[in-house]
Amino acid sequence: EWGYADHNGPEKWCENFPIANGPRQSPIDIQHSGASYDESLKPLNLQYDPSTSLDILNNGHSFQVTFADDDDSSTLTEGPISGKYRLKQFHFHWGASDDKGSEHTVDGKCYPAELHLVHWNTEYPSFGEAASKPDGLAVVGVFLEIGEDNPNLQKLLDAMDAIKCKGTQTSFTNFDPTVLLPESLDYWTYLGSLTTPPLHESVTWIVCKQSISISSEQMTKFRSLLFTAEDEEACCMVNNYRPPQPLKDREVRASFK
Ligand SMILES: Nc1nnc(SCC(=O)Nc2ccc(S(N)(=O)=O)cc2)s1
Ligand SMILES: [Zn+2]
Repeated sequence: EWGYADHNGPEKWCENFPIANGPRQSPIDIQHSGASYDESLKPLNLQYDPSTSLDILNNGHSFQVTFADDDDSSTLTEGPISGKYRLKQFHFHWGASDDKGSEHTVDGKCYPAELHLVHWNTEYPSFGEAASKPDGLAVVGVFLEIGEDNPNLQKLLDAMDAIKCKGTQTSFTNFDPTVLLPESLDYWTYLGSLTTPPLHESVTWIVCKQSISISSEQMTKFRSLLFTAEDEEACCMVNNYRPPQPLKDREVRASFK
């Protein structure tokens, strides 16, 4: 089973998922100078209904909060996309220390963590159907930077004791992911992929320029989660990030000057 260790990590994924070396893989290094301002890009329109949050789960790769997606209660519209995309889940990637952990980098700079809000195109009947289509998914990425304690993360942190091991989950209701967004929704956008297997090239990436804060103590709580199940030798859930992939024949557009 794929993971982030030497024997099953990002350098090995191409053995079972040859698309790993495809033309539109993610993440990438976003170079300020390489991005072109596109005045036709609209502001992001994120409308989330907290009553759609269902539970929080340790899936052995990250922890994720899953949302009810059987109606248009929590959606992403506008921005670089056409049509309407429904929020399915959000999750994070982070490092073993504060000097790494994000998947996207900006002019080579790594952040200690990165939030991904995963949405699927309602043109398709389900997430599973959309996940393999070139315009099937839209993921909003938000960088986390070490700073003040972020009170908006506290509900997530308090739930972590209940999802320490792979395969554990607990109810997580009435959570509004809007509180995790930065004040400015300026963004970069490019066509890419899932950053974990199956690495489908189905993602319109929308990466926010502005980060949100997390304290070192709060980061330590993320690092207390385990990749492993209760009956396995404990392995801390850290460094669950894929490094930047070749840009190849792609452009990165900026919604801001
Ligand atoms: N038919 C299918 N159902 N589910 C899948 S893959 C499940 C899934 O949500 N994968 C996923 C992997 C990576 C990302 S990420 N890190 O946001 O690019 C988001 C989502 S394919
Ligand atoms: Zn992710």
